[in-house]
Amino acid sequence: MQVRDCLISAPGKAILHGEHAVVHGKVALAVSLNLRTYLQLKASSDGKVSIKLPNIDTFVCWELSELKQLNPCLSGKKEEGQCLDPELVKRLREFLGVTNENLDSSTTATLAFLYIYLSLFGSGEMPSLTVCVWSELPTGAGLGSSAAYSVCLAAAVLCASGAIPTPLKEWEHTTGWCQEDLELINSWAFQAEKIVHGNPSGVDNAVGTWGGMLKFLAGKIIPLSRVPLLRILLTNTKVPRSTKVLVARVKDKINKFPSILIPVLDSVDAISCTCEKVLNEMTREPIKGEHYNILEELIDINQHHLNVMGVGHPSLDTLCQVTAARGLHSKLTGAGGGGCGITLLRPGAAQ
Ligand SMILES: Nc1ncnc2c1ncn2[C@@H]1O[C@H](COP(=O)(O)OP(=O)(O)OP(=O)(O)O)[C@@H](O)[C@H]1O
Ligand SMILES: C[C@@](O)(CCO)CC(=O)[O-]
Ligand SMILES: [Mg+2]
Repeated sequence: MQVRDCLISAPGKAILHGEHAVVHGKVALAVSLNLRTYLQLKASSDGKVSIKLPNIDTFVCWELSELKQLNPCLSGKKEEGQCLDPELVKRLREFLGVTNENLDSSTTATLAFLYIYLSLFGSGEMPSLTVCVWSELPTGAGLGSSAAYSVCLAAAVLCASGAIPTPLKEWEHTTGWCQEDLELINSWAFQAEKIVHGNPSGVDNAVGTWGGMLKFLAGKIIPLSRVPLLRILLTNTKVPRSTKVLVARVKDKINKFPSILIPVLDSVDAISCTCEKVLNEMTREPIKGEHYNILEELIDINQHHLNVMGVGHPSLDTLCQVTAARGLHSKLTGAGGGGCGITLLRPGAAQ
């Protein structure tokens, strides 16, 4: 079987407010970044499936005959992509020789690829192909690298299998998949995110699929088209962390102290809603210092809440202190525990 070649890209994201709380059904506000992940899929005729992931030093190649033995025997599943198939995950973990829960970057990315490849091709003829993924995003730093990877994988494999059309014809300058195709991409990207994160909310893959700024609430994606221009400084602490581990840590804390942590999540929800209201006002009336005062206070309160949830880090405390000494306000973005922080810059802030 010969598949169609394609080149796909998806953006990373920054979360303004609502990380972690969003996993527990609260509101999050997130925006796409002009840092992207790229995937090139090429048909091959060597009877092999290869993945090249240079950002994480992963280069793997399998014989099609090996992969055929893992065939999930699914039929017509391309429309779904909502729940992980536990049997397939189990078979893949055995195939890759995985014994523990917290996998390294390379095994995680490989497992996500094989899951999508086998789910979408496993019921029919399996094609020989090479997939190469590279990114402008730092891996595992809170900017949605796993979601951008997942969106690229889902879009490329759906496209190669013919489930959605090729995104760009040579004579077209701009393109767009229809809403139905984007929803299909998003649902399969969500599956791949489940392999990486364990229990993702879906906000990161939604931003990776649709781009722009959005409000996310219990799986509902609400695009925010009227938002003011905000300048945000991104700082990478370069402290490595895993979203899966941090999400599990917050869940344990909620289970241990529900009456203490649930009000914190409710407060984060109120922060996201207040922030959205202020951003909306900023598009309808002249922007005032008071708008920025509120946005800054919301950032400070949320950063304290994230520390209470146990996802802070001394490097992030340093970021907050260093920027506070210059009158600026910062919080972590994404899963925390290191990774990146955001700092709000007022218009005219000195270079
Ligand atoms: N360019 C890439 N190539 C291959 N795998 C990648 C790439 N980027 C991310 N990944 C996979 O995603 C994992 C990192 O995901 P993780 O969710 O922990 O961090 P993140 O998505 O960058 O941060 P956050 O979820 O807080 O936004 C890596 O360990 C790897 O398995
Ligand atoms: C920590 C988290 O809320 C955001 C990670 O970018 C996890 C998720 O929403 O899936
Ligand atoms: Mg992630």
